[in-house]
Amino acid sequence: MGNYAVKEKSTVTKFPVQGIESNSGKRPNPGSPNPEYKRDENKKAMDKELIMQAIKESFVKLDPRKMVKNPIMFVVEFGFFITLILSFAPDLFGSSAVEPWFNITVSLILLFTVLFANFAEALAEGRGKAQADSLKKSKQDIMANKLKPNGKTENVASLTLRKGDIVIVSQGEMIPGDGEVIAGLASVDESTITGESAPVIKEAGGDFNSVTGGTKVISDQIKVRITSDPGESFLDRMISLVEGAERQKTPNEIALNTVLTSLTLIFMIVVVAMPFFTNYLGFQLEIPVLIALLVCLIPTTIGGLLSAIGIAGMDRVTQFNVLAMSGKAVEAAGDINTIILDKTGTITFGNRMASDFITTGEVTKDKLSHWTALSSLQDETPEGRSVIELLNQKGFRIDKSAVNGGNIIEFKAETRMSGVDLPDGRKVRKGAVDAVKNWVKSQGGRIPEDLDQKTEEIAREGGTPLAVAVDNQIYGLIYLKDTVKPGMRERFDQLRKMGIKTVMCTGDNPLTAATIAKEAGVDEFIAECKPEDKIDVIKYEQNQGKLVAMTGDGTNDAPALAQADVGLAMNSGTTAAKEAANMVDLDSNPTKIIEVVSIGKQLLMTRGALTTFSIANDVAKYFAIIPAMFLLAIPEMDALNVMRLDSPMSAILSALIFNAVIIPLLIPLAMKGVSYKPMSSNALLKRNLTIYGLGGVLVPFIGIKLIDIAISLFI
Ligand SMILES: Nc1ncnc2c1ncn2[C@@H]1O[C@H](COP(=O)(O)OP(=O)(O)OP(=O)(O)O)[C@@H](O)[C@H]1O
Ligand SMILES: [K+]
Ligand SMILES: [Mg+2]
Repeated sequence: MGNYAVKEKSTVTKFPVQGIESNSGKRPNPGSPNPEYKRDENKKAMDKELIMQAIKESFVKLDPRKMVKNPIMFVVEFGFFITLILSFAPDLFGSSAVEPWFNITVSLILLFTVLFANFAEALAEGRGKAQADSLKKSKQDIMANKLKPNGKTENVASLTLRKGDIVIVSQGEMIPGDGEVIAGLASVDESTITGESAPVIKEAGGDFNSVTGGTKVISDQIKVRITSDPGESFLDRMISLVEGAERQKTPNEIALNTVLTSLTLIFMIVVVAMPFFTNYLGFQLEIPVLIALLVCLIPTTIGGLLSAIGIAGMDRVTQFNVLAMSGKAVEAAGDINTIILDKTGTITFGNRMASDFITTGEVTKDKLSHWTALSSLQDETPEGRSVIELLNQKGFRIDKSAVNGGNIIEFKAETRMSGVDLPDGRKVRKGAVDAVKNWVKSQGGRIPEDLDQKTEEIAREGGTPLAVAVDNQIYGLIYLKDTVKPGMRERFDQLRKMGIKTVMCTGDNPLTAATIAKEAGVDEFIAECKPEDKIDVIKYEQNQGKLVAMTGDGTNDAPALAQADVGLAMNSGTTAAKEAANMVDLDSNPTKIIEVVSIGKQLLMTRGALTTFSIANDVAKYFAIIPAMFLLAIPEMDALNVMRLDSPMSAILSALIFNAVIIPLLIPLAMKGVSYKPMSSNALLKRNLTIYGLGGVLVPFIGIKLIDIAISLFI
């Protein structure tokens, strides 16, 4: 396994891309305009319902037992209670000079501050709940035909099925649980899960045998071995994921929360200590004013929006038809340094088709065709089938009986060969050229002199050469053609701008790999890579302190998917792969990892940007509130009123009102995420500090001044 850097300039023959359908997700990209008017209508109705529900929830969440989970907002709620009491008993904590209307106003603003924060969280949770409800509907009362030991079937409720049970599912029936097809083949409608109405083929053996409970068989019949116990199915997991029932704060979120809570504690100590100093200096501070000061100082903006940002980030991934098993996985995606991609099917279309047969040495075309046919008659891979198709096209008469009684050698990524052992003892193989060469050499065979040159010609064009051999003789080559998906170069350019390295791992030979790597523009590639080599690549990168993402679908990808910091499994893949990964792409589009990374980055950036904004906001609030506080006690110190606010009372209320309304104003940003352009993290940091740091300082000056002008009209 070598590590080849891709050279910049290349002399690659590019294949024209002819009308091949991309297998990218059929859903619109997040944020892209929705062309369907009717769906927009529905969406509006749903949004209205979501908002009503969220308003209701905001009040439910006022329960102090729930509020404690958010210490910052809990402090605000506590402030609300105190000022509320003071509204009716102004002298409860000693004589007070402020009027009751001021206390009532402060307590109302504080109440709204908490409600706004609750609303943000409830709104973010709402979308997932709506989706969970529709998923739950597809779960109800499925009946299953369970196979009994005596060979008969009995009709049981799907809820009674356990791991290892075997069920028969026929045309028109729902698959009662997650499982693996152990016999038969069927087309399955998975739209309940994937939203994609085109049926998919599920068959026993191989990488397409996993089925999901709640999906529907639309033709034929399959025998399924159940792989999950009640309550632990994919659909169950999906429901609790989108519902947020299992939502746990991520390490990043916990860390930020700790910082914000500590900050709150420090401000509390400062504010509580203040009266002692001022008493000593001979003047008195009012309790509601101190509470107002405290609430303005503590980071309520980010405290109110933090969980909404996290939930919305997860939700964006879900809207994109990717199931993330945890918020941690989404965040990790945002910090990824290296992405491991495979070539076939990810960077190229993957419909590698035989396009030519090339003889080597003295072999005749017919001889090569004969052995090629034998090597592929029982090879059910797309490559194998395309070989037979090409032979048919070329008019070669295939004698199917020649392999009767033979022993099929299935293609394996480990051996990189497939073929048949004939009853007469002869062994027929086709496969990666180096693998076949080694195999032939190990039997004392000779390598034709023109083999390497002919192999190179194919590889230089980006094709995959397969050698065909019988026992100790090589007969020639099969030329498999594949095409790089359009737009790959732009995608890799974007990733490079984000500072992310792409590594293509392929089982193909170094020359083909180099050609495709250059054409697609990946940073590095590893050729002749066996599945277990991928783990080594991941570990190597991780040992250098990098976070690594990879995609995969096969059982042999499972260990690497588990090792990667972000493992994205294809829904079409095996159960093992899906269980090992921390994300599943329901559209089974491996290039989606790139979008997942963008969403993760956006989540981290949004959190950072709003934290910066929230803390920068404080500057303006100091200038409004602190002078006002002293002015209340010592009216002669008018020079303190730098913002030229109308009155001390109005200054305090303006700062508090700004502090409250900024939360709902920022909800759209928290939900949608800050706009994200691919660039280096340094450039990003600078950009965000300018926008959200500087903006965070300036905006409240303007906002508070405007609110003050409005208030001065009333008092
Ligand atoms: N049906 C087949 N019979 C024999 N050899 C095959 C067959 N399919 C592929 N090969 C050979 O085995 C190699 C490895 O195949 P494998 O599918 O593991 O990786 P790959 O598709 O080339 O790379 P990637 O990891 O990018 O998908 C191929 O490059 C090819 O040379
Ligand atoms: K605040
Ligand atoms: Mg492959």
